[in-house]
Amino acid sequence: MLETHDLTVRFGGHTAVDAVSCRFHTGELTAIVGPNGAGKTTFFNLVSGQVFPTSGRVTLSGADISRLSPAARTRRGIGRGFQQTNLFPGLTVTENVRLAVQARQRKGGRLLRLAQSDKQMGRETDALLSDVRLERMGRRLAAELSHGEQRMLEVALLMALQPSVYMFDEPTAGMSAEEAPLVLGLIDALRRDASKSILLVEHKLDVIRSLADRIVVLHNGKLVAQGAPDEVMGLKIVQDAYMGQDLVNV
Ligand SMILES: Nc1ncnc2c1ncn2[C@@H]1O[C@H](COP(=O)(O)OP(=O)(O)OP(=O)(O)O)[C@@H](O)[C@H]1O
Repeated sequence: MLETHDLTVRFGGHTAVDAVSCRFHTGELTAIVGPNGAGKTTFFNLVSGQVFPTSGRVTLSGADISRLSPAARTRRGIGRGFQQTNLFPGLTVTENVRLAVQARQRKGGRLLRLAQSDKQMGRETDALLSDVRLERMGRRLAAELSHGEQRMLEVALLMALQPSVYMFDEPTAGMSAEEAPLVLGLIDALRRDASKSILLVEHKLDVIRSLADRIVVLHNGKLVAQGAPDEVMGLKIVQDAYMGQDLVNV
């Protein structure tokens, strides 16, 4: 289980995340919501290691990971999606996925050649490509894919690492109307895996409503509410934050 304990970070005089204590259980998708500037991205950065806390802790299965690098946290099972820097644009789609499969297996060394020689790795790569509907794009360079296809490839790379915690930051941003349901379907499938915990930062209410088992509300860096979607959606602070979106009837 992932937990934060009084997690706090200050930038100069500004407290971006303020004493947030929260548990993220396996088998649950938790949506982190709040108005612009509430601290959602900073909270994600604290969990995945891009930012270190001023005080407080992040623990995974009881172990303090607050001072580990992002790479070390990835090895422990924290998988954060949608950082396009994860892609190798000059390699093919298949090569990208194979490298991720291999990275998990930590064989090291001449990664690509080893990966290509391994039938089992090939099968796993094919399965992942099929999961993200890129099976016909395997020979294309990652750089040649559309924005939405690149994001699907990033999901495949993330899945290849088999994290215990998946973190998605606005996963459908910039996707076409045809592409968005694909990535949401994938997240929904991951959500059904009882051994995984999923954290989702999302502004779109329809996405939150269709995927979230639990909602955590941040406001001015503080955790101001948490609970089941039906309870939390009715709170005034959430109504105010999402003014203009149809909260009552969703
Ligand atoms: N590196 C930084 N240095 C200084 N201030 C920062 C830094 N990172 C974030 N902040 C500030 O912390 C606050 C929280 O920002 P954050 O991006 O986490 O909010 P958010 O909820 O993700 O907002 P949005 O929904 O607009 O993405 C903001 O006031 C922001 O300006």
